[in-house]
Amino acid sequence: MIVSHCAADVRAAEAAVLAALPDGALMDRAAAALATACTQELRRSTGGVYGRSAVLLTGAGDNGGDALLAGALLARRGVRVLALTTAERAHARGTAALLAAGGGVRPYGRDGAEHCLAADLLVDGIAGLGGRGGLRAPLDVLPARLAAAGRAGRGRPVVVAVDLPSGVDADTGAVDGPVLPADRTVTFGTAKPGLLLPPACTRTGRLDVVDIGLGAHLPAPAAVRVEEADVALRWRRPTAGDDKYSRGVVGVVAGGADYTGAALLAVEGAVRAGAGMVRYLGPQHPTELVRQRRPEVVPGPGRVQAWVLGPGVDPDDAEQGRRVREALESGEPAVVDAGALPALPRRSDPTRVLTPHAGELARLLSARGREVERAAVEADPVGHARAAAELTGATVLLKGATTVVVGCDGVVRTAASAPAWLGTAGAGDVLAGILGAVLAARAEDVQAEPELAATLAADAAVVHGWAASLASASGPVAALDVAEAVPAALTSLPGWHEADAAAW
Ligand SMILES: NC(=O)C1=CN([C@@H]2O[C@H](COP(=O)(O)OP(=O)(O)OC[C@H]3O[C@@H](n4cnc5c(N)ncnc54)[C@H](OP(=O)(O)O)[C@@H]3O)[C@@H](O)[C@H]2O)[C@@H](O)CC1
Ligand SMILES: Nc1ncnc2c1ncn2[C@@H]1O[C@H](COP(=O)(O)OP(=O)(O)O)[C@@H](O)[C@H]1O
Ligand SMILES: [K+]
Repeated sequence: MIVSHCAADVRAAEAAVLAALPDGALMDRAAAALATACTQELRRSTGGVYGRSAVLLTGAGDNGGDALLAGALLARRGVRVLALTTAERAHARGTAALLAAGGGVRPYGRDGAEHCLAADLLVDGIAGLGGRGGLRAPLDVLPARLAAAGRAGRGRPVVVAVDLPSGVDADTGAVDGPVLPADRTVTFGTAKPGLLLPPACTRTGRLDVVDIGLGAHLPAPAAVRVEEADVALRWRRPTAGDDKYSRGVVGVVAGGADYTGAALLAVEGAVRAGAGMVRYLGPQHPTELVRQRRPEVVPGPGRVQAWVLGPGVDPDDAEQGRRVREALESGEPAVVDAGALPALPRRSDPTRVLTPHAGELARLLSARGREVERAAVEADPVGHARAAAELTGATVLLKGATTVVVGCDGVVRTAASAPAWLGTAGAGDVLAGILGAVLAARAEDVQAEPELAATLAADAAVVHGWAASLASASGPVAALDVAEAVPAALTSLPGWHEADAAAW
């Protein structure tokens, strides 16, 4: 798991640590780690360090200071280092250190972009925690120049961002103007939400979180990226005392006369994620198709521990609509997807996990008086997911390249490792099924602790993405293949077998 904290929390922790340290000690720690990452990137992209060239873009603040101090360390390793200052002032101690190590310092002038493009390494120390808005002129054109020049090491320098890619909002991940995208970001003390949240998270590249001793002074995280190893520890495994009922029965109301495929995909997701039993509720045609593919599925109503409602359900289908409403009234935890979203009552609770994509979230918010377009949701996914969670009271899992989950504990959780191949028809139906199985397996815990639903939703999204990676093997993948890959995905989660042993 990668945890992140807002700028104000980082600054408060920094103040507490600084009080016990000599002047400059924290920046020296930061700069040393930054220099190490820079030498690794130089080696990776050019095959060596000595004699290579680096340009540092340095603003007036401590972000520029980190870059200058790291530049001094690089210069001492034989790198030709030139700092181009982007503000009237430059960090005094960092400037002195770089000059003493044989580097150069001058203002970013008309030939600034050419210097950047000609270097082997570009270090972005323009702005970090103190950044506001996108890059300003004349730096605003630099991202496009770099993008046009090619790939790192082949036409353009490798870009290492100091703390954050400049132009990214540290707290929200909003991108209000040009951003310098990084191949690698070296961030200090803890990650910042802007490094984990969409849309900014796609500009971060590889992320290093450097421990500079802030840990004991940091509060609960603002946003976390859930990783495969976290899920391996939490996934509920059956024990000798379990039976099919105690492992969780999932009730699926999906598909209809037209969208029969969604019924199959949601059911397959739930079965493959280890549900004790799956009940399918729907018209005769999809019921028959489900039984042909999965003979273990029980058709018709009965007791369930959690619901999967809505994949492929036409909101005008009165029969399926009735089943959705009855399930929503039953009080069991539920995944509320696609065609079930319009049936959601005005107020729910966090045991209901809504799983919209951006278009569905825009419709849900608009139907509740917050008129918004899909594009606006895509520009600020977390803000809109939060608004939906506040308006409905439910947990919201917003699907996308980075899936975000907002529950009732205020922490934003992300699942970010799915391959882009997963953006394929029916993939969301499979996710709904997986999440249904997870909620059913922990239904009592979710009822007792509704905030757990957000954790479980993020876990399901991580497994969904991991299964897609396995099934896709870097190539095209179909939704049903993703569902079929779930058992192999679970057993190949890093730490799955160790966690198994620990259960003894
Ligand atoms: N906290 C910690 O634990 C540690 C913190 N450390 C480091 O300190 C950094 C924070 O330093 P900081 O507070 O001095 O602010 P910083 O990010 O350098 O920015 C200020 C400058 O940026 C400018 N600027 C703003 N927006 C801009 C834009 N869009 N485009 C262009 N310029 C823009 C702004 O100009 P202004 O808005 O004032 O005109 C001002 O000149 C932090 O990120 C980390 O690297 C580590 O050393 C060790 C531990
Ligand atoms: N670019 C992408 N990278 C990774 N995952 C993606 C990408 N685009 C979409 N996805 C994932 O694919 C799934 C698509 O779901 P959804 O939009 O509901 O499709 P459907 O309704 O056809 O099932 C979601 O889990 C989403 O997170
Ligand atoms: K930066």
